[in-house]
Amino acid sequence: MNESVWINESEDHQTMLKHWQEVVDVMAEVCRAPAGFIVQYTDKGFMAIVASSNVQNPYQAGMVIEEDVNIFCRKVIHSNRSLYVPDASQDPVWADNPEVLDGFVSYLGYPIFWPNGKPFGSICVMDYKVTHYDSMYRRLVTQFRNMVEANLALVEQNESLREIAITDELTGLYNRRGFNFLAQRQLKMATRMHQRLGLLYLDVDDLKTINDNIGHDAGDEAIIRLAECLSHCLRESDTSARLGGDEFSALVLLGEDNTLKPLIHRLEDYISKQQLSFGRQLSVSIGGVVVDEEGLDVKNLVEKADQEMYRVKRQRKNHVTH
Ligand SMILES: Nc1nc2c(ncn2[C@@H]2O[C@H](COP(=O)(O)OP(=O)(O)OP(=O)(O)O)[C@@H](O)[C@H]2O)c(=O)[nH]1
Repeated sequence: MNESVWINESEDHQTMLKHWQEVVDVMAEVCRAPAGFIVQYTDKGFMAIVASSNVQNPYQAGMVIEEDVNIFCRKVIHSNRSLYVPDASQDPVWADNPEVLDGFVSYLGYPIFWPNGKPFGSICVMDYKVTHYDSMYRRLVTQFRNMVEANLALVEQNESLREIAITDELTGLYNRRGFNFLAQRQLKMATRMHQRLGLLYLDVDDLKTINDNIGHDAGDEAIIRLAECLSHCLRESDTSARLGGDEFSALVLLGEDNTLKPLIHRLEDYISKQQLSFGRQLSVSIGGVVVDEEGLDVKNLVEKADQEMYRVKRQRKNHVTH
């Protein structure tokens, strides 16, 4: 979970935000408060992620307040502690608080934390009149806070499960499932932006021999090293993956000349310098196809690049044996 991103920016969280809206509306109603909020804090400041929908609430969801503005929630988030101000007019500390200048007098708020303990933001109610909340109100807001934190834990869990589902454990690159999904998305975007792409297919040479003669760990080392070569030679915006076994693919943005040749040469050159710990040199066959207007299906492109790789491999093996 990227803690510097506003949580309402992701489509994935819309159901949870609807639930939070209910929570904030009920909380404001039970506390008979004209305004209730869930606020998120990032390096961009404070955002009212959810604002209670009562008509007396002057602040709307989505509003961002800068870091140095003396709002009540700032105090809660920076001190990591709850705050109850029954009557702000009695404390000069709040004299420049824009909420007080807008007529608010009372505030009750609790900090909300991410599962890793870092501050997420706060949950609060505000009133135009002096309040006398007893312990029941505080318990109620605390329970709502706990519920929001439980939701955040689920969000994190879902995101890490999704990450695991699309990642190859051995190399840390995308797996086939991740590649099919992300490369298809990249293809669509490139068409819209009139960018030219190419797809590479790479296969380690003689991995079976390495496994059989030196051992499975040696084979793993060759696979990991090829993944490192891809990460080194490709741009961050390119999508590379281990499709399975010793087979890799990458969808890459083409240079001005619209060919894959310079990249394939760069990769071959870099790979040929990779000495493996068991005294062998890494050897990889690479095939590539340039994406044309019709070739917008990832599986189809992978198949074509695989055939091209196979042709290259045969040529290399013939070259070695003759
Ligand atoms: N060490 C290791 N081996 C794997 C892994 N996944 C698949 N393999 C092995 O990699 C080998 C791939 O063999 P092939 O692609 O058929 O052939 P090759 O020996 O690489 O020969 P060429 O591709 O013709 O150069 C098989 O023996 C698989 O069992 C893995 O994660 N680790």
